[in-house]
Amino acid sequence: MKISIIGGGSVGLLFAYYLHPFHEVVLYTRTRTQMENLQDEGLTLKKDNVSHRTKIVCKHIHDFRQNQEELTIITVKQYQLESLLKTITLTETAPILFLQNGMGHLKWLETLNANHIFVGSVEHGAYRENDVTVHHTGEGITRLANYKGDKSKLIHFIEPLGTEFPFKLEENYEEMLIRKLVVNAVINPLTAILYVENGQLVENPYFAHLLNSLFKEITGILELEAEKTYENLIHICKKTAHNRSSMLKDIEANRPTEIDAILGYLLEKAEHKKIEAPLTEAYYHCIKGKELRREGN
Ligand SMILES: NC(=O)C1=CN([C@@H]2O[C@H](COP(=O)(O)OP(=O)(O)OC[C@H]3O[C@@H](n4cnc5c(N)ncnc54)[C@H](OP(=O)(O)O)[C@@H]3O)[C@@H](O)[C@H]2O)C=CC1
Ligand SMILES: CC(C)(CO)C(=O)C(=O)O
Repeated sequence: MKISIIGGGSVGLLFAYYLHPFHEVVLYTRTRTQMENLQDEGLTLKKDNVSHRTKIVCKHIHDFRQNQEELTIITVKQYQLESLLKTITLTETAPILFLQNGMGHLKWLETLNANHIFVGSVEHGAYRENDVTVHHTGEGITRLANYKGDKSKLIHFIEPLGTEFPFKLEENYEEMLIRKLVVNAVINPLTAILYVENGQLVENPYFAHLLNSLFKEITGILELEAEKTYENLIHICKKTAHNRSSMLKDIEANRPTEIDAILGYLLEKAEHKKIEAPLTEAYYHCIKGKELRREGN
């Protein structure tokens, strides 16, 4: 299949590396410098202290045309979607897959003039060292689900892939995104405020107390069955024990975070349902305050 990947960040580079042996992949970058560096030096993936280098096809985002693409994968951050969607022209019939964390992007999907829209939940850990190097820090799975349109396009995408970089089709996109939302809503803000790795949220009894109380409030807002959701949260904390969450990394690197798509989304839900959410509100403001400090205010 002809696949476009938009965004040469951690997830974009990771997906370009693993998909290009099986599909005709073109990676679209925001800057011409990154495009030229990738064209000159190739793409390096680092995993378990071993480096693997490969050649990939790379273009600048201004040259993006969706006419012939059989799948366009969007890997920009949630808060970068609005400006991206204003600058590119989408073709009504061309399928498009969104891989953002949180659920804030769903409001953009509703406005798109596209017949086939898919969403994904990435359970890998990845971080970009520089323009041409990505670290695969946590092996996981990518779950995909149909938001609207013809699901067979997703099946054709997955079919030729090997087992090294697994995908799973899920029936219900909302359930899939909510499961990941709960994980990100608890782990990301707490680790970013406390400056700890994910595992500390279960290993340190005081931090575990914060995890439990925030989890309880969030499952109340989302009206979820707590037991299974809790098991999944604890499992991910333990499995990614030595990860620094993406929100912690964003705060450390003075970048904006995806707090609006995560706790911001939950606050809107709580307000709509007239549910009190004091912890969600407090942690939301802690992160917004840290973001403001980044801007030098
Ligand atoms: N990293 C991870 O381990 C995981 C990430 N995710 C989710 O995946 C999404 C992407 O995350 P991640 O890859 O880490 O983020 P990054 O910030 O590393 O990557 C985003 C990329 O999008 C590029 N970009 C932004 N705007 C445009 C544009 N208009 N045109 C082309 N490219 C553009 C950025 O370019 P530039 O660098 O030039 O600014 C950057 O390379 C997020 O929603 C995140 O929550 C989910 C699970 C795990
Ligand atoms: C699963 C988790 C919490 C791993 O760190 C993640 O998705 C993130 O950091 O955004």
